[in-house]
Amino acid sequence: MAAVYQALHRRVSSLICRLHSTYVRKMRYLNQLKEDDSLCRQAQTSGTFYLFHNLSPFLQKAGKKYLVPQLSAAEMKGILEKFQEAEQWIEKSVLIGCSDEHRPRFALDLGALDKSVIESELQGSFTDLRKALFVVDGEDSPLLASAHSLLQWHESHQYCSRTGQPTQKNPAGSKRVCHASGVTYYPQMSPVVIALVSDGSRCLLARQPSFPPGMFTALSGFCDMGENVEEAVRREVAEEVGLEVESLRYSASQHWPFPGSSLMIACHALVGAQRAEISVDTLELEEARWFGLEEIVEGLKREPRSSKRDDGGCLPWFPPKQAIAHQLIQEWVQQQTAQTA
Ligand SMILES: NC(=O)C1=CN([C@@H]2O[C@H](COP(=O)(O)OP(=O)(O)OC[C@H]3O[C@@H](n4cnc5c(N)ncnc54)[C@H](O)[C@@H]3O)[C@@H](O)[C@H]2O)C=CC1
Ligand SMILES: [Mg+2]
Repeated sequence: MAAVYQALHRRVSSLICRLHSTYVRKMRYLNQLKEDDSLCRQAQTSGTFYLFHNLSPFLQKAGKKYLVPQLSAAEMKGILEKFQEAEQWIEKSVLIGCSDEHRPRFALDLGALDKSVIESELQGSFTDLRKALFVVDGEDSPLLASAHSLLQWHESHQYCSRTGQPTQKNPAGSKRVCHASGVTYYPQMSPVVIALVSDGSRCLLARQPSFPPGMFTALSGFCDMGENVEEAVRREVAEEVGLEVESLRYSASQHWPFPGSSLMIACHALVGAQRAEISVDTLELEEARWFGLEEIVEGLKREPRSSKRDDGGCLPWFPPKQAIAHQLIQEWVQQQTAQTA
């Protein structure tokens, strides 16, 4: 028995080791591409490309599914030749990852070219990011989101804020340099806290006037300069609904491409059941209220389309699984269900 266990243990360890080494090798290769410009230029000739047009990703429809095609360098050349454009377009691409076999992946925005020519040539369409993220496969949406954010950052950092001179990107797109001042700019994200507030038996969800009708989500807010996550959660909850957080627990984080590029830091926050009276900041929120377990479970089953009531109003529904708010709500349901079981 011990021998069987040992053999099994050896197999599992060697499998884990192999998995680790693939991952570690991949991360080191990507870092090399960011640091070594000539290696990255070479990689552009063997890599694959995700296309964007004015920050809208290119998708192809296959039956009911939406695919995110990766074009080879040769296919890219073919497309660019249609416009009699030189291959210098490839230089505008940014590195967004690589396959396990070290085939680099780039994203490229062809915003200056006629979109309908590319769409008919490649039989697909450039689709608004908000729609694209929710129709593509699970593993493609984070890739599209980060590619979009990186391309957007480059677009808005064309000039040095000190000298006003143009900045140059490195081939990987991991930085931009102003040669006049020597300043290096790196892509930035804004930290945002998102907190699912609970009083032990209910959770608090809110809506902003700009949300689609019926949609409620957890409270969120940008971190102020110098604030840590705990301080930002306590402040946002106090500002938006007038409650004092007693304790909080980190759950997970997510990159979020709207409105710019945010790092969403998701937490569960507890307030005292005796001090749970909400006073809503109506400048930011249209409504905030407590939801019981049953109402949350029903809301999770609902889709925007099925939320319409006969009187023209809407029943509550919650963000889809791609949003970290969904994960927080699901975790809260699991915790409540375990408590009441
Ligand atoms: N992935 C998810 O599940 C969710 C994501 N979110 C995202 O969280 C973000 C922040 O949520 P809000 O409640 O709107 O934030 P908020 O409560 O901080 O209010 C937004 C206001 O903060 C100010 N602000 C401060 N720093 C800013 C910055 N770096 N960029 C833009 N505005 C800044 C602006 O005046 C803005 O109008 C939203 O952009 C939203 O897309 C929100 C809920 C769920
Ligand atoms: Mg907010």
